Amino acid sequence: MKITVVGAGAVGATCADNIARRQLAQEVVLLDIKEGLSEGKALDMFQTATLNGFDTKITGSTNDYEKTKGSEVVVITSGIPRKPGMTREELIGINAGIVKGVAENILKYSPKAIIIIVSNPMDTMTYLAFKELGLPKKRIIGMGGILDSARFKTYLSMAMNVSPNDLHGMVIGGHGDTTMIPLTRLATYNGIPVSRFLSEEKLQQVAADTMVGGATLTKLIGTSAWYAPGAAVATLVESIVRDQKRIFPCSVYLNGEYGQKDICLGVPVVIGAGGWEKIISLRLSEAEKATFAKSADAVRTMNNVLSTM
Ligand SMILES: NC(=O)C1=CN([C@@H]2O[C@H](COP(=O)(O)OP(=O)(O)OC[C@H]3O[C@@H](n4cnc5c(N)ncnc54)[C@H](O)[C@@H]3O)[C@@H](O)[C@H]2O)C=CC1
Ligand SMILES: O=C([O-])CC(=O)C(=O)O
Repeated sequence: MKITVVGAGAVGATCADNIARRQLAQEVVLLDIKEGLSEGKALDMFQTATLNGFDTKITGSTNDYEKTKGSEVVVITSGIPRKPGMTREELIGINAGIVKGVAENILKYSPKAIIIIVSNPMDTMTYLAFKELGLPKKRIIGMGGILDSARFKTYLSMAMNVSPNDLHGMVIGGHGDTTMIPLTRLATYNGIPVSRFLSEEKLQQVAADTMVGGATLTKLIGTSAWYAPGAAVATLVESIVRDQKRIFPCSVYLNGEYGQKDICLGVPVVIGAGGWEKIISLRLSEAEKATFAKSADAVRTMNNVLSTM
């Protein structure tokens, strides 16, 4: 198993590190456009092999796609991150060109790869990759909902003062400050609805904190987050590599599901060796359906920007 991570910045390097520690591949290739960056980070990371107990080889590459040849999974994190006060959507002007160019190069050397898109605005970048590459839809997966759900469970655990590992909950819809939908109604504490433990007001606060989770970190750090994003990508990669058939909300191409067509948006999917294998249809309330439709409208507006570029 060979896995390529494009972009050796904060998210890409953390993702490669998590993949190596979990021994998900024989080789991880880290590629970046910046001279020496990926070689340096790959070597530094490989020097943790005897310390962290893995033997995955980590190779760096300055824009040499030959080294990525035959990758089975490719993660695209290349592009600029937002700064405090910005939205993810404002990154489209620069990141669309980067994602398009990278995805085309990847396809030349790894035509059978499952491609995971991380670069923001993620839902629109996933749509762009799907349209440009012409690959089967199940091999293009946008990562956002896993991270947002992890944040949702963290905020829930802080509000309830319980272990996040006993909490279940999902965030669907777009990966944007105003487009994500934390499904508070369906969240549980080991199967018991969290509404038994938190007031509606507290639950709404948890949902609001989750939605601006990325913006909160960007304000604190000065650039966007990487620990949870890198771990979230590795968890998605693990379900593919180990064919675990786990359910995660991911941005995938919808063709009528959830009442939407010709859009990539976050819905629960089964993740296995084939990529996203099946969309799980949730029984949403009328209010949740309306919020999902609104989220889709906002993402579609961003997608339409692509044709003006
Ligand atoms: N979907 C999600 O849940 C998340 C998405 N993101 C997004 O991921 C992206 C990366 O974030 P960071 O790693 O923090 O940024 P970063 O600036 O630390 O790293 C980005 C890297 O991409 C490289 N790069 C730029 N153009 C390239 C090209 N054409 N080919 C190869 N490499 C290229 C840069 O040299 C840089 O090293 C951003 O767009 C950010 O918004 C970040 C966190 C979560
Ligand atoms: O907030 C950002 O811009 C980066 C990101 O997508 C996240 O951390 O959720």
